[in-house]
Amino acid sequence: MSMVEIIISIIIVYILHNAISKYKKIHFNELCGPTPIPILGNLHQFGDLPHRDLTKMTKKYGHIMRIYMADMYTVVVSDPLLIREMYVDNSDIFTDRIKKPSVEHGTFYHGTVTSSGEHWKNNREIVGKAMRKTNLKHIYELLDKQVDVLISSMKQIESSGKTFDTRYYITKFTMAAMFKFLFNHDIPQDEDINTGEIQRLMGPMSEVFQNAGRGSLFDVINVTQPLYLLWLELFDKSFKDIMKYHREKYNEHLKTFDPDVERDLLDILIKEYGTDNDDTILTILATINDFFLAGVDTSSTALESMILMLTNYPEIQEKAYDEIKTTLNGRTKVCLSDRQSTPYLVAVIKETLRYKPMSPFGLPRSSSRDCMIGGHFIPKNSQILINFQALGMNEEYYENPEQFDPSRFLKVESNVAFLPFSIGIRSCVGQSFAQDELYICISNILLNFKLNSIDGKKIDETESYGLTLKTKTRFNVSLEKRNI
Ligand code: HEM
Repeated sequence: MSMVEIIISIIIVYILHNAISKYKKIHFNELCGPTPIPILGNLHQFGDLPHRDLTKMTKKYGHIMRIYMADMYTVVVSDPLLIREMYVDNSDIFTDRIKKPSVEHGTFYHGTVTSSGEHWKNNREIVGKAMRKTNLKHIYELLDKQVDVLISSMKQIESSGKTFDTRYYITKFTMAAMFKFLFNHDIPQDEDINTGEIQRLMGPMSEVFQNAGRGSLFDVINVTQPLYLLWLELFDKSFKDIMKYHREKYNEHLKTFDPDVERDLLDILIKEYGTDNDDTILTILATINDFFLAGVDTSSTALESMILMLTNYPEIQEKAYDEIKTTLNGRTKVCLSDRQSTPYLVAVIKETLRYKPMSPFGLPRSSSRDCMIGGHFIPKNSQILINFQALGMNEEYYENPEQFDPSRFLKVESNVAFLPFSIGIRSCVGQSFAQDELYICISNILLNFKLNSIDGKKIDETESYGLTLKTKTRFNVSLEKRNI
């Protein structure tokens, strides 16, 4: 046999083996899903907006289905009771993260977001405690200050007759809040986020986000995974730049570290983990990185979507404004304690999170052993994705889900399908930070300005696919000063 024949034979055997692994019946009650092809699995069936394609597929396969992302057996779920059954009732099986090169790369499963097992449990206890400890006063004060900076910039924009570049200023707001929370670092109001301190981190972070959002076929084909990891480790400069940045901050903190004074999350992590070996230092740096990756783009996407929806639905905006104005009764700033008196605004925030989910699939989990969920067999090492789009559009739980209608959240005490922060012991650790951030920011914007589209037309709501779902085109809005 010639070399060429040997190679062709190996390829044929590989393709056949790959096809058999996908077509063979794995269980009597296995999940239904679209027919896969060898190597690609179902990837060829998805267009630019895979979360929407999967939402359409629920009509055929239901709210729990199976797809193959190349070789990765993936369970896509959008039924809240099944999500609860997995993440709450069977949390011992569904708490770990998936293992693949793009997740391993850079931090080697250290920190909060990508870790599993004991490492995660220990880390989550530390960051959970830190969030609770700092939550009450510290977080509120830092958000309050950042809102002042944002509103002051908006006033300057309004009086100069310019329009408000939503993405620029909202990103600056959420980034500055995170810089303060993690590093006790104040970002000056006049800092240009395209050139200053924020850009040093945001530049490489955007690249990491873009690459992760696009995904790579090599990440989900079993035989290419080791090489892909090697490639990422050797050639991905962005992640190295991010970690270098965090390392600088860590070194600066060490010089002035006082265990009795907790200035920020980095201080708390240094105190809890110590500094004795490279592994703990990597855990600290990875945790800081996770908070930037999980806590900035999510909140800024949510705020951008709120500005978008309030501009496109002026009657909803007016109703929310009237409620704030009446509640404040002459005061000139909304505080977190006003939240209970502004149920309509809270409903607007919830409806935006339902109607325009921040992230298509949240953060993937994996199953640590074979199990049955809702009568369906789920094999060990499956990737688990919540399809937030399909969850928010699930007609069993939301009447007329295609309508943007905040009042739906006033009619019922709570809706079991409203899970933007996920559920169970591994749900979003920054949930109350995020809820405070969204409320305090959007309420004060509404109090100060009427938001109008710049040409009188509705702003295009189409999203582009990525780790978060921002609008395809950036948009500016025109600001009309309110009398307060
Ligand atoms: C609108 C804003 C936000 C949304 C919708 C959101 C949503 C989520 C979701 C769905 C998860 C995955 C949970 C799971 O695996 O089931 C998550 C995890 C996480 N979020 Fe958030 N998040 C937001 C803001 C934030 C903020 C502001 C922070 C930090 C202050 C944060 C920090 C984290 C971290 C560290 C994790 C990983 C938790 C773990 O693996 O244990 N998030 N978030």
